Amino acid sequence: METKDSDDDSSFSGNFLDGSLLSRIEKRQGSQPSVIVIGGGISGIAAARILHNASFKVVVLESRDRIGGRILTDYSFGCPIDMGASWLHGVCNENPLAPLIRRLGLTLYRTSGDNSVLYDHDLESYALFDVNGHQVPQQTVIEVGEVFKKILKETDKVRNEHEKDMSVLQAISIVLDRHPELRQEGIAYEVLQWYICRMEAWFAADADMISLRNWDEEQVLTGGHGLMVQGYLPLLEAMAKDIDIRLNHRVTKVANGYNKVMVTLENGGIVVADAAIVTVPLGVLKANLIKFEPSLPEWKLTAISDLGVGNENKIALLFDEAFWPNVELLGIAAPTSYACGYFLNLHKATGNPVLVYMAAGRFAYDLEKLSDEDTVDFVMTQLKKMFPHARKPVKYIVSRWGTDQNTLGCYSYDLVGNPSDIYDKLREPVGNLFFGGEAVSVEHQGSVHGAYSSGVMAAENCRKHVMERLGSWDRIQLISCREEILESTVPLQISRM
Ligand SMILES: Cc1cc2nc3c(=O)[nH]c(=O)nc-3n(C[C@H](O)[C@H](O)[C@H](O)COP(=O)(O)OP(=O)(O)OC[C@H]3O[C@@H](n4cnc5c(N)ncnc54)[C@H](O)[C@@H]3O)c2cc1C
Repeated sequence: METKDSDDDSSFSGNFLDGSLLSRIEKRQGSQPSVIVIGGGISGIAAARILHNASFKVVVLESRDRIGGRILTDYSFGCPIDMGASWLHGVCNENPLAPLIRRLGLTLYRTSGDNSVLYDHDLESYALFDVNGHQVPQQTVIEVGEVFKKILKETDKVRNEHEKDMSVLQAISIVLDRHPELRQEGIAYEVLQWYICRMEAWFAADADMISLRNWDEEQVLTGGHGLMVQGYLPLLEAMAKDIDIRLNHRVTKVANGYNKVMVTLENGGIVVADAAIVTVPLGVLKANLIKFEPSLPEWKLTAISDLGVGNENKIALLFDEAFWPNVELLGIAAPTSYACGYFLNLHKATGNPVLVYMAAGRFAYDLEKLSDEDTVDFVMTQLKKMFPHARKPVKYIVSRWGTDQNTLGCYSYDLVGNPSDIYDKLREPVGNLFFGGEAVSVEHQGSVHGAYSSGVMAAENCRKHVMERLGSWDRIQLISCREEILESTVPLQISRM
């Protein structure tokens, strides 16, 4: 791999293996295959790990001053707070991240044993309030939760009757016309809106944007949903060990030649390698923040433009002590799903007096128009509806995933009318370019483990492609990544079974 970096023109050789083995290999094999990984989120780091362990020269180019991308564990409260991903969806051994989580001894706090995409919290762990601060009887919360399940079941029939896709909201309205007995009134209506708000949070998009055909097609792993008590970052750091990661290296151009890829950086530097793996978020690709030469083929551009990117923001509040009930979610039911809201109570899971307000879809974008102070004022107004004597937060953190130029959205989801092969097209290599990232995951888009698997797959495909071209290197497989970093016999540590 050749580099010409404006602030650092060191070569990559020697970074991936040390000692005599490297020189023996180099003598026998000549130059090593090289790969550039664009993006230092979990997908890029997983890809780099595989290639590093297969003795490739690999460099990760990351635009931010940190690794992790949409994994962002903040320590400014004196305890880990995940402002991006925080749940492991699928607390089971089949989860590809489970072996590493076990080996690192990271603890999970299971918020739900349900495998459905909608119930990452058990119904009985909510405390819901109306906009006037009256607590909704738990029986109503549970009953309306059951009604919502029935409505969604009925939308399945609507889907089977209509060839053309429609939004989940449209289908719900058809179901309610057909089954007036499922309609809710008064506070029960508002609780129903709250369930729709929670569904919107899963997709990070409003119900009128979510595809009826695809919304429940995701293969959810078993074992329910668990919060990473120590945060997600330790996982990333373990994977990133010894990988050559260049922070503050924003890629602006990718030239895909006959047998090389040339990547141009914002700082004027150039990096050349045998192949590249692009793992930047779909939002970044949609906004054309990276120029591809030649242009990506039309089918790829169409897939990039057709897949949806949602938005979700978190506002974390640290208090001097917990003054709220010991439940997992504190919610506000309101006449529209847009006006509903909820707080994740981290005190229950971690013991730290922290509430995290979560906003999704259009509402998340609207919140980003406010200053941090105004956002916190708004969130405190919501909290005071439930607890009029709520204290002032000691510290706060506000995320802005929708306008952050390194992300431009939080994760992908199926828009109405998305063709089913859209993910295959997003994943499909173009010449020496391979594509990873959550949006190209085969079965688990929008998740950390999906992003991880997509990086592994991109790296394996890239490795085969480069080796076919370079020939004899395929005999040198020093370490299998899975054996080295992921295998472990320690059980998962789960609290709240
Ligand atoms: C608020 C929020 C909550 C979430 N909650 C969960 C959850 O609870 N559980 C779960 O499983 N998933 C969750 N997710 C989704 C999960 O975080 C992502 O699916 C996953 O982290 C994506 O990893 P990635 O490597 O594909 O992308 P990223 O982590 O975004 O990595 C891509 C990297 O590319 C970098 N980059 C961008 N542009 C350039 C450029 N021009 N040059 C170089 N580098 C560039 C970025 O800085 C970034 O580091 C959540 C996401 C968000 C935002």
